[in-house]
Amino acid sequence: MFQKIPVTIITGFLGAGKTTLIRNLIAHAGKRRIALVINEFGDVGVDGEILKSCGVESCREEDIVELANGCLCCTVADDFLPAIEALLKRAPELDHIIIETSGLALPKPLLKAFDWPQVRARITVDGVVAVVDAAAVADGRFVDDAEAVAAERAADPSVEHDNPLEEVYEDQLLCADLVILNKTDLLPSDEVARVTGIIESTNARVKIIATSEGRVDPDIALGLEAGAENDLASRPSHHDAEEGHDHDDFDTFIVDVPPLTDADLFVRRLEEVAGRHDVLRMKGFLDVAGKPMRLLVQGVGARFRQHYDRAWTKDEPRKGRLVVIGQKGVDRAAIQAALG
Ligand SMILES: Nc1nc2c(ncn2[C@@H]2O[C@H](COP(=O)(O)OP(=O)(O)OP(=O)(O)O)[C@@H](O)[C@H]2O)c(=O)[nH]1
Repeated sequence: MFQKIPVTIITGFLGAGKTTLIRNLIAHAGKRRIALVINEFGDVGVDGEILKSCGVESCREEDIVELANGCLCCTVADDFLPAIEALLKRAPELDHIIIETSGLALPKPLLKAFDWPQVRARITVDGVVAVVDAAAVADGRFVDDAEAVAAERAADPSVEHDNPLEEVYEDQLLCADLVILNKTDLLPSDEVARVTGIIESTNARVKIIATSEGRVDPDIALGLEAGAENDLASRPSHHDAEEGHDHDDFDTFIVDVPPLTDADLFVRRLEEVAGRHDVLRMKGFLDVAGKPMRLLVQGVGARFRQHYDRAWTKDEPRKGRLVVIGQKGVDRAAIQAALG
């Protein structure tokens, strides 16, 4: 019988660990041939680079599609459907497709695309997997300020939240079949239990797996058999009444960073700047003077990690560039002045 190709949609807020999870899944995928569709903000393309460098047999470089422009959920018809159709034509023998959405994307508009006749004949959504940063939830990153909501609601009764992060995060959770509660290494175990309870209070039907570094068995994460495209009604969204959504709540920009003489000192400055300006996400590649390799730097809030990922190639300029994402109004000029 003709088998539909299963698709897994990986959602989750900025920096929750989506790329880390996917790296793990493809590394342990065995004989499955997997294609990846990756969508991220900014044109620095960090996720694509990380995933292409895996070099595992189950995921070939030609089966990785990068959709760099903005937000997948807003460009479903223009970018996403043609990309999926091209992928199916090029590699009809695929066993699985994994889609990594950007951290600000709402999964439901994307899920809806799988209900379109030309797509649903060929593929089925095995499941929507939401990756959650356990430490960010424990810190109250996605919680409304009750007083602020009450004040706003007095002026406008339709107001639901005062925290734009919460809307995105909740939409992602409410659409999920499985939550990967990641970064549990950063919390004591009683905190992990508390965070699990917080997630259940948003979505009581979802299965939750607590882990760190995205370590999850691919047989579980890629074998949910949810047929999610047939089950849109049980996945409520704050944006159900709208056609897509805007990103007015967030600002994204790129900082060009001159060559560095002391990389550790610069990362300490990044931590300080991210904390002071409440930056949500920073990532990119840096040029460290005298080093043949480029430095891959990743920040989630004020927590940073960095490593030299590969040598600069002859045909690429040694240019330090960082994508910065913050809430609307983040002080771009001050951040640029501090880092540029
Ligand atoms: N401490 C800790 N850090 C983690 C864990 N998982 C991922 N990270 C780090 O968190 C940062 C972000 O991880 P990514 O996998 O790039 O997150 P993402 O969700 O793909 O990020 P965006 O695509 O930018 O939204 C990286 O520096 C990871 O190494 C974890 O379990 N514990």
